[in-house]
Amino acid sequence: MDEMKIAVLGGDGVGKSALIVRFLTRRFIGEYASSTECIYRKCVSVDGRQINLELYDPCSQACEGKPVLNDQIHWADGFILVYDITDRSSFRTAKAIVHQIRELHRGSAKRDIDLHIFLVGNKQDLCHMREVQHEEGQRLAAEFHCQFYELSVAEHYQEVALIFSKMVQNANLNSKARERRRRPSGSKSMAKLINNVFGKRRKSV
Ligand SMILES: Nc1nc2c(ncn2[C@@H]2O[C@H](COP(=O)(O)OP(=O)(O)OP(=O)(O)O)[C@@H](O)[C@H]2O)c(=O)[nH]1
Repeated sequence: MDEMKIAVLGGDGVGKSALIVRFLTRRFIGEYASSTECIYRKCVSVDGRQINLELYDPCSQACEGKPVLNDQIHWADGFILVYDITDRSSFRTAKAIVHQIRELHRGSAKRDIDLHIFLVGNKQDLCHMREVQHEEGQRLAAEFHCQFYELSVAEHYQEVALIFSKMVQNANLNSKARERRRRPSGSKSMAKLINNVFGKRRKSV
């Protein structure tokens, strides 16, 4: 795998842009323009392999040519679904999106193992205003077979970086496993070849 496309999705104002910008620049910037959608690119090295990441940050405001969620879902190899722990409606939105992702991928070429979905509860620094309990996030993630993280993009750079590197690592491991499944090992294919040649010859003698 040389490239991976990650869509960062979720309700309005949950911190999608903040998460991406934090990962790319290590900085937390208070306000972000949300009237345009963006694809950011970054090259990362994972287990000695160079991977081109494309990170999709949707525009939440009504903007011209705004792609529908289905298009975003088909485009991406991995999803980071963000909700705001101080906003229950954003949790419901995340749940609806993860449900839609699973539905759209049911029976599609991308099998479950190839689908990477991380659920992220953001704004942990505002836990005095918490509306969504940590356990609720865990339960939702378990229900939809996602990985779960709760963090504050504002305060936790390391956790933000970990999320992206985990996702790329998982994808890398899966693609290696797929390659192994596709390509039989050298000794097996050699044995098959010898068997074909000598086995047939023995029969004809
Ligand atoms: N306290 C706190 N505020 C945060 C955190 N992350 C983001 N924010 C704030 O939440 C607001 C929305 O952040 P954005 O990154 O624009 O969120 P978004 O999901 O991209 O927003 P839209 O594109 O408008 O849907 C901004 O005021 C951010 O400063 C966090 O971890 N803690």
